[in-house]
Amino acid sequence: MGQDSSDTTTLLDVQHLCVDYEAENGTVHAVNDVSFKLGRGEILGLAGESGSGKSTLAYAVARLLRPPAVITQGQALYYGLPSSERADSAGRRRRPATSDSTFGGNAPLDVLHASASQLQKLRWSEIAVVFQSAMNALNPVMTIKDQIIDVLHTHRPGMDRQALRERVGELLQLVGISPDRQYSYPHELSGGMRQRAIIAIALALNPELVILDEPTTALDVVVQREILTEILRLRTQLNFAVIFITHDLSLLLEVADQIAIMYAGRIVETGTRGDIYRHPRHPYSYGLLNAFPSLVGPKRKMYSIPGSPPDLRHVPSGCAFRTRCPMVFDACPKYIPPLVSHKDEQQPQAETQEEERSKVACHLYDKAYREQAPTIEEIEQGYALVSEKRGRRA
Ligand SMILES: Nc1ncnc2c1ncn2[C@@H]1O[C@H](COP(=O)(O)OP(=O)(O)OP(=O)(O)O)[C@@H](O)[C@H]1O
Repeated sequence: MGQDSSDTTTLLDVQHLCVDYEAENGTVHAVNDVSFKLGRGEILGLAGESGSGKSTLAYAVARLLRPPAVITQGQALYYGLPSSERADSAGRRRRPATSDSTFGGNAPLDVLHASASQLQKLRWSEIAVVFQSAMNALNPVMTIKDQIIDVLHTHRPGMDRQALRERVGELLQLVGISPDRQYSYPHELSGGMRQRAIIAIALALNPELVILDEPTTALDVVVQREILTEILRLRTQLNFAVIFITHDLSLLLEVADQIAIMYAGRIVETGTRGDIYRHPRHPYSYGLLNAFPSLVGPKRKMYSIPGSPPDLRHVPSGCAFRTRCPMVFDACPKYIPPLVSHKDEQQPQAETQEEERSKVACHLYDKAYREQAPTIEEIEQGYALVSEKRGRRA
């Protein structure tokens, strides 16, 4: 995130994306005016409670949404590289050759308005998605090898048997599955191995962007860590970008370069992981950060966020978080706070790029309402007070 769209390092530039679900009992505004940039090879973590619109946002970008979902606004500019310049599975840049007409060059592709044939070229080859509980979605009657070959065969029909066999071997080695396991059926593999197999399939065509939707949630903590380490290693080796979706912000503090926090379909804060763990600005980010025990970052008292997320058919006016916010004040219902750079009072000389990466959507940071931005201690006190009141009522 955070690069100029003319910058060659930008891979994806999403602007003003809105997605609704036209449900029978009303329109669900699942994604509202979301904008962000993702750099080549960067890991963007999307965090937020269940129902905040994370998956809808990511699937919109991959154009995988089905009715009743409707993309009502926005663009998602994809700046792919010509295939000749992409890294191969050993992480080497290929020699420049003839340029690809769909991706690369100067003109980006607006994924939200791409044709069926452009989308076919885009999926798997450019953008691969590992769905929530994907490891249970492996075909139970096909071996791992055949499932990888299936993807390769569909998208690279020209590959001969020898090339297919070599690529399967390469991919399995890449994700740490021993060659003899390629003949296994999914039920013969552990959860961690199945997840590795899914990652091998996602990487089969050397994509530039991998979307991982809660990739480790179903795994135990030790395996979760192994898979995360693996993803980081692969990213370093192959330089693909990642959109990593999770409700567990503390996980993102370990893997993401950039973090975007979603609430009720909007991004309410973005920042580098260092920025978010050292100083979450939005009271919601603070609550989310302290709702999970974390191995990294400063030790803070844990408070749960009071209440539950709103029904996205009837979101509160103004700031949607105000009904749960311990810092709520009279400006909050007036209008939706825009997502804007906040000036770091401790680092007035902060670089422009850093400033652009760190944004918050909260009236507390609007000089029209408050001279001074709230300190982290004030936000903590706010939560302590709410928690004390709840304790007294119980
Ligand atoms: N097919 C659908 N029809 C109607 N509403 C839907 C549909 N799919 C999702 N929604 C609603 O859209 C909103 C956003 O859902 P989404 O799955 O994107 O959130 P999320 O943050 O990814 O949640 P989770 O972590 O639980 O997957 C939720 O209110 C959800 O109920």
